[in-house]
Amino acid sequence: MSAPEPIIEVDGVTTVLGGHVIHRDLDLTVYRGEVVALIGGSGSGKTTLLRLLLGLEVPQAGSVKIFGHPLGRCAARDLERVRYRWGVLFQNGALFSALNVFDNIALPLRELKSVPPDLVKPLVMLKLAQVGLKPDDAFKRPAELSGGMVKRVSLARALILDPQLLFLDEPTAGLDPDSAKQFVKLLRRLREELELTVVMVTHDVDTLFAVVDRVAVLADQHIIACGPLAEVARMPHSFVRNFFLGHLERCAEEDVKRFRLSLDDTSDEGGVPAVLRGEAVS
Ligand SMILES: Nc1ncnc2c1ncn2[C@@H]1O[C@H](COP(=O)(O)OP(=O)(O)OP(=O)(O)O)[C@@H](O)[C@H]1O
Repeated sequence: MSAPEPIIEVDGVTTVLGGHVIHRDLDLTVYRGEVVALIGGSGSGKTTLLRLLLGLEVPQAGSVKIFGHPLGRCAARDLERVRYRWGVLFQNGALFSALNVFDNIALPLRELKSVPPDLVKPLVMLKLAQVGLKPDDAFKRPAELSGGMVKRVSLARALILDPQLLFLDEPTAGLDPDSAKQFVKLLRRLREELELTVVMVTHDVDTLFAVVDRVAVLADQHIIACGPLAEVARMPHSFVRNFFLGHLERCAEEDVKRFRLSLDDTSDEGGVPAVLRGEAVS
């Protein structure tokens, strides 16, 4: 078997914001095809780490490489090219309220001018179906959408350029439990179909159980552990103990597998229309 390919390599990073050290000597590697969750207490520096991975912050020391390109040290054109290989789902969706769903999803395509104008419509409608929305939803404004629909539209926009890497900031925050469950099931399916590598910040234990391969714990200014749920959940660190309080029995590998199977057994994501399968994508 060939060695796993690193997609994200964070090496010895120190980040200082407003005179405060947020990260010190932080390392993290994410391999192709993995779903890695970043957990940590409030103010531990998760969002800042996400911003480093997106090239929106520059570390004071250390390096961040995505797809082998060192952010901050590659030419602007190279950085642009790397950026189009990832998609981002922001916590609040970050949809433009003046644009309808169609135009929100089409925005990256139109900005990049990477496809002929007559292909924009079929591609947008394909992504809309992929995230379980109906064709009619394309003409709604963000204000007319439920929280779950906003997440789906934002996900469609994040996927419109067919990225290999997806960043999710609190993907289920603000959703009711049922919508959160349906959204996580959608992520599970898309991750398989599109062979995505995913990094997500989450506080939601059920999301970890449903979809995550490894959990990275950010505490004391660095990643104190990154491993399978069953392993990380048993760490003696106070943040980890509190995070998994009441959930520890569910963390055994067999129980996680059973939980995932039970999700697969239930109907598709909230009765949404059948979606186009992987072979129609790309
Ligand atoms: N631009 C900035 N200037 C100064 N300090 C900042 C800046 N951005 C964030 N911080 C500080 O950095 C620390 C980490 O913030 P960050 O938002 O990354 O934490 P977080 O783990 O995402 O927190 P939460 O879970 O509450 O969203 C906090 O103490 C915050 O106040």
